[in-house]
Amino acid sequence: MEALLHFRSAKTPCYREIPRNSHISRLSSLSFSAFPCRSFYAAMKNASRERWLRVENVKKGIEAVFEGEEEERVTEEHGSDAGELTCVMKFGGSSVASAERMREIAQLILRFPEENPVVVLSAMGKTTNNLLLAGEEAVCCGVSNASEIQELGFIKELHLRTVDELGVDRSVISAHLEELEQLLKGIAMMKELTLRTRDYLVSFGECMSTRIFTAYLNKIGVKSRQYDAFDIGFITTDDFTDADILEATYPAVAKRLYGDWITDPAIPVVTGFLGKGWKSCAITTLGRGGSDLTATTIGKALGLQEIQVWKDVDGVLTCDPTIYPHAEPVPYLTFDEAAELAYFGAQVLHPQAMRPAREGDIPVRVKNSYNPKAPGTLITKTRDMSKSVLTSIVLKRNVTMLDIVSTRMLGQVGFLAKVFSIFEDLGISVDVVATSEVSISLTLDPSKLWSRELIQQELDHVEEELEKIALVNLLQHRSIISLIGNVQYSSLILEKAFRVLRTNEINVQMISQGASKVNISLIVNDSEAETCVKALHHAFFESGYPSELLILDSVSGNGSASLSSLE
Ligand SMILES: Nc1ncnc2c1ncn2[C@@H]1O[C@H](COP(=O)(O)OP(=O)(O)O)[C@@H](O)[C@H]1O
Ligand SMILES: N[C@@H](CC(=O)OP(=O)(O)O)C(=O)O
Repeated sequence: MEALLHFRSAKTPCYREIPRNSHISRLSSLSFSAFPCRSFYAAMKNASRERWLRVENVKKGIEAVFEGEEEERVTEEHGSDAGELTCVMKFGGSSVASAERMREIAQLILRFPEENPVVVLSAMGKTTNNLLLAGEEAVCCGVSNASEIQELGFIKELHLRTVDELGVDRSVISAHLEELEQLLKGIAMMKELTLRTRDYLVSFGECMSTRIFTAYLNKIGVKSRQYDAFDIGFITTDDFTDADILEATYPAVAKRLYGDWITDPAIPVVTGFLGKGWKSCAITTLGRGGSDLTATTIGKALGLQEIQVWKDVDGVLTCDPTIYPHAEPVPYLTFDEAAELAYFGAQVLHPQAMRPAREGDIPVRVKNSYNPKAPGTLITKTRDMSKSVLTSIVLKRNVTMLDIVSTRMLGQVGFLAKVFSIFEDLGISVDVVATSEVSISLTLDPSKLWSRELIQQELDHVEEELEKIALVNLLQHRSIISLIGNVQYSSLILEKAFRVLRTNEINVQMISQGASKVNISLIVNDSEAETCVKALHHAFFESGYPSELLILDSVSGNGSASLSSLE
């Protein structure tokens, strides 16, 4: 078997090998994610004429070689002269909340003429919430009242006003508004709102915002093209309201976006948050805030240089600014830190969004669309952690905690396995765990319970199953406080944290420093959680000195870390 095809990118080394007699259909099934795409597509186009060829883009340190009896060189001038797609720019709901905001982000895109971005948009402002409320109202309002649902009125008013203010034709969204009204009547008639219908319903938000923005860009002379993610290869599981992106998405999305870009370059404007279930072929959504994941998926699929997520804050902050307004931007994060932060409740990023970026090794920049000059947060694979102690404090409220004590003797084999198999059978994920030989304390992922709206029944069921093998104590209304940082300094972090908690008379009910090297989790009562976060933030980030440097000084000064530097 002879290696015939090599794709190599300086940024993401990646080789694919195929035997000499392979056909082009084998090539098209390869993953595109790490490939230099324009060259690759040039290769594909020529190769589909059944010829061997050689493709190079040496200037950028990227090379694709597909050798054979005949050789042809494809260089830059064979492509369009529009340049290559360079980055993803994702704008969340707050960044596209009005005509004025849409104008601002269009200017922001124009400000970087050397960039050819793929734009990903969320629904305008609070549209997703309003669509969900409208759906719930439709279930009980009766068909004849469906057109009068208040939230439907808000949605129509906002979108039509935006279209008018931007001076684009109402026809870009009129069919969607009509279909939305029909859908609400259908829900009213059926008197039920299934998860599948719910996803279809909320999809109107992103479908309309992207159409309006594309029309506006074209109106001001920026050639752009609208895409519905579910039509361009975003293939997901069929878990409505919380679908996962499947691997097939990457080549499909790359093929479609690059194919169009090469034949007729226009800035792609893609709906965030949406996908298509692989079995049902119905519209799915990626979980609330899922447009971040759309952006990183496109970044990986196209092997772009950077993924920018534009928010309404100056980047990822040292804690949630709605809990504590003195939160400060964090300049650098690793993918692991950002993922942990998102998973443990920081609303600023979707919990799954870091995965494609990490896999494709593509930097993610969190920026403020209200304040573009602010440097934001740069998230990369690694960063200099030597001076870093604590990066951010995250609060996850309303968590359920379980204390499970084995009813059998010490050292019983398989106790942990039995406990976890019960959670697996019930499809409930566990967040934080602490174990001893005969007992386990753990917290349950609240989002999994909420999304199924079965909180009490689920919990009763869990308790019932566990009580077959253990004594169970269920404790509700707890909070997880996650200290994201450099766990190499865990003793210092913990000593300082516990000092703060003791001063505030807060009792920690469980602590976990798991396999993750970036997170220490503390469980406290919900009622004490905010006070706790404020006190910890004050101690770690506002004590007058950058605690990180003081630690280093004290460690290097006399060889033993002194806590006085953290006080
Ligand atoms: N650690 C944090 N850093 C920054 N923002 C946070 C953090 N924790 C929670 N947030 C909240 O996340 C919001 C930004 O995320 P989001 O609303 O999803 O933006 P968008 O809708 O523009 O994508 C902020 O307004 C802030 O209230
Ligand atoms: N519109 C969806 C998806 C999304 O990502 O929104 P945002 O970027 O505004 O968080 C939601 O509200 O969940």
